[in-house]
Amino acid sequence: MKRTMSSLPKVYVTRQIPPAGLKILQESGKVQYELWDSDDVPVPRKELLQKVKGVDALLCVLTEKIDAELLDAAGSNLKVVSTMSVGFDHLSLEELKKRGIRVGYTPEVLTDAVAELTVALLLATSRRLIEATHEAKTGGWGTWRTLWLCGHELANSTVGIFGLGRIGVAIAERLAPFKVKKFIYTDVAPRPELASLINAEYVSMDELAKQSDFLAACCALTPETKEICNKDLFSKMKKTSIFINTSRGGVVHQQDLYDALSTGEIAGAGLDVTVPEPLPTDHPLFTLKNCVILPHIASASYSTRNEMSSLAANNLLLGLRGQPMIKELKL
Ligand SMILES: O=C(O)[C@H](O)CO
Repeated sequence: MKRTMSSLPKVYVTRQIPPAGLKILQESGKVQYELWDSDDVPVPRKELLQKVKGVDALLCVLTEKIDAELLDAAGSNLKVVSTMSVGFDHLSLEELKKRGIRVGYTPEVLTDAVAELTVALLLATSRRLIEATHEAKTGGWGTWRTLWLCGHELANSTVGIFGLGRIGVAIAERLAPFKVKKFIYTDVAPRPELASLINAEYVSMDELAKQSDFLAACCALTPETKEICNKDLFSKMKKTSIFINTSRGGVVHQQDLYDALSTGEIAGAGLDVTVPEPLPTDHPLFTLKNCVILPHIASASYSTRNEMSSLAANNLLLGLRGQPMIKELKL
């Protein structure tokens, strides 16, 4: 039986996502969708709570909190939530599970982009690139000086990865040609298959802090990792070490990081993620020369964002058809 447009499953898309994903939804002919038609402003919560009423599926991004309130507002038709992100800390998994709602997400397609940006951020921080361009532009560039704008180099260094997954491996693979001496990592348990790809040694959190010249947080934000990068960790790090975070701002205790950076307990930090986002422009972290802050752009390449958008759309369509998604969270 041919279905009329109005009998097709209803989808709400919470953002103007990259065109590849919208094309998939459109051309499927299997759904009718409504879209919050802006990429610059997230859909206001009140509007979102209205728009989700009665929908069969939701395609969201990481700025939308998918919690009990929202799921109640959506009602019992909602069968699928597909997020255009690898991170899922904005989703209340327990509430979704309770309601039997299936969840799609977008791992792997962004691994290369995130790893690439992490390396860029690490180098920008350790070799003080932002300070350097500022000095060059604003008259600070006097004569060539012997110790001016010196930083820390990767050659012969120990790189520590906190939370070894696909992204941590991809970062280490990119850093290895810089003549890193040793990779170490910590996680809830050793991950020998992944570690063997980059010849990384499993160490305790304490050892990770003590040995790392560069420490990259690559873990998911969970109740266990919330603010785990705090004064306890920073106080054990070397004064010369660089801390990098491209995972979630919530894994860092920001006041402790500010204290560690401003007192010289560690040499520098590069952050692609903060709490909140956007970080207010008058936040103390912005006053520090040794802190490089990016506006959550690790996966922001045209090709990756389109792949994420396509994967989110395909996950949603498969979920609605009752088929296995390409990337589905096991709840
Ligand atoms: O979770 C994610 O997907 C990233 O933080 C944004 O791409």
